[in-house]
Amino acid sequence: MKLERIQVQQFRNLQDVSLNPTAGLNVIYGANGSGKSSFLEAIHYLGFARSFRSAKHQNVIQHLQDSFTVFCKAKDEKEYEASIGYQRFRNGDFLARVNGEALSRSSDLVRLLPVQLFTPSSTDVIYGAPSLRRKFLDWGLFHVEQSFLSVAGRFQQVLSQRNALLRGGGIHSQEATFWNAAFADCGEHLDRLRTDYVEALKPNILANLSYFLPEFSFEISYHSGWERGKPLAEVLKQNLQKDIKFGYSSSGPHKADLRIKADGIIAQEVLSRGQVRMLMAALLLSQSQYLLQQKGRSCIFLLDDIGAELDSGKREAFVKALLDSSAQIFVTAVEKQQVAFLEGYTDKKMFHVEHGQVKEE
Ligand SMILES: Nc1ncnc2c1ncn2[C@@H]1O[C@H](COP(=O)(O)OP(=O)(O)OP(=O)(O)O)[C@@H](O)[C@H]1O
Repeated sequence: MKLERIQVQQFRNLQDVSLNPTAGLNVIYGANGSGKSSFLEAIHYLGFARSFRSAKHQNVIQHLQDSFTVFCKAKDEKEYEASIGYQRFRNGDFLARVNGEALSRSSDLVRLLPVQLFTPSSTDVIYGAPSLRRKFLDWGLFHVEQSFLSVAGRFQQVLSQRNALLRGGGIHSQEATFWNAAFADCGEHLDRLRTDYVEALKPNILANLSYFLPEFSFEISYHSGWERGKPLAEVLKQNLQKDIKFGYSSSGPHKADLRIKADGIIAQEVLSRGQVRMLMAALLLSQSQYLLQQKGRSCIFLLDDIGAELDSGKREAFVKALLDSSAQIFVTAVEKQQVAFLEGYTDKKMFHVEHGQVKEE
């Protein structure tokens, strides 16, 4: 999908902004506090139905207003056109429309626009808890594997039920048999989807890493969240008393992790901060390439503060690789000089942001 028109209203300091981006590279530049990140955040709402900076929707609604609206016209690779509108109200309600038709679930909106985000805090995926790496994988799976949403949703339900029973003072043996079987069934299914996805993604990740960080040799492995090689049903049975004691399910795909080693050592322990950023860039790029290979769909990339911790050679390598993967890019910079490395690109538009107003140059 490529955005051909974007309109943002009453979103942080953006009162009413409209622009027609190019299908390639869009540079949004302006002083601190002018509204650059807010503009990316508005696009992020179309791809995730939430902000990347605030857990509360109310915080992004312009002061004294009751709602914000983000609207776009987008066209996909098969020339399918979509007018997508998203409005969020202070009381928590939302309205999402595609070509005039109301959507009841945010996931229907999210499926339409594969948006990826790269900011200085993207490296949390590497430094942070396994749940962030699972989220990273699940984003890609959601977009390439139709069944993922229902399998993951079912697993989440069964996990909550089983945990509630464990917390409630134990499970009777009949209940345990029932919930262990349900848990093992959808847990193994989710695990298969993730394992296959990582295997399929690996060649892209390793190729991107050998381009971005040729000085290291990387290994990628997916850990299922329970003892390798054992059926999940057996592990659940074996751990039941422990699970009852602690009141939660200690094994399963909710404990899975993606591990990355550089020269045989856990990556975050050996790479510099800039190198970790490039590792993250390689991971995101790989998902973009894989989506294009599998579904013929291109991503929209939001690059907020690309300059942080990356030298110009690395920044250029990343942007070039993204454009090669047919991504539409929105990159922010405080000053034009920060994106001087993009001078040679022809399919490019520059937008200047000042006090919440955006003007094309
Ligand atoms: N709900 C809101 N209503 C109105 N203005 C807001 C709201 N929330 C934040 N702002 C203001 O919006 C402005 C734009 O912030 P934004 O983070 O987009 O700036 P930026 O151009 O990305 O800055 P920087 O270069 O410092 O990262 C800020 O001045 C901020 O105080």
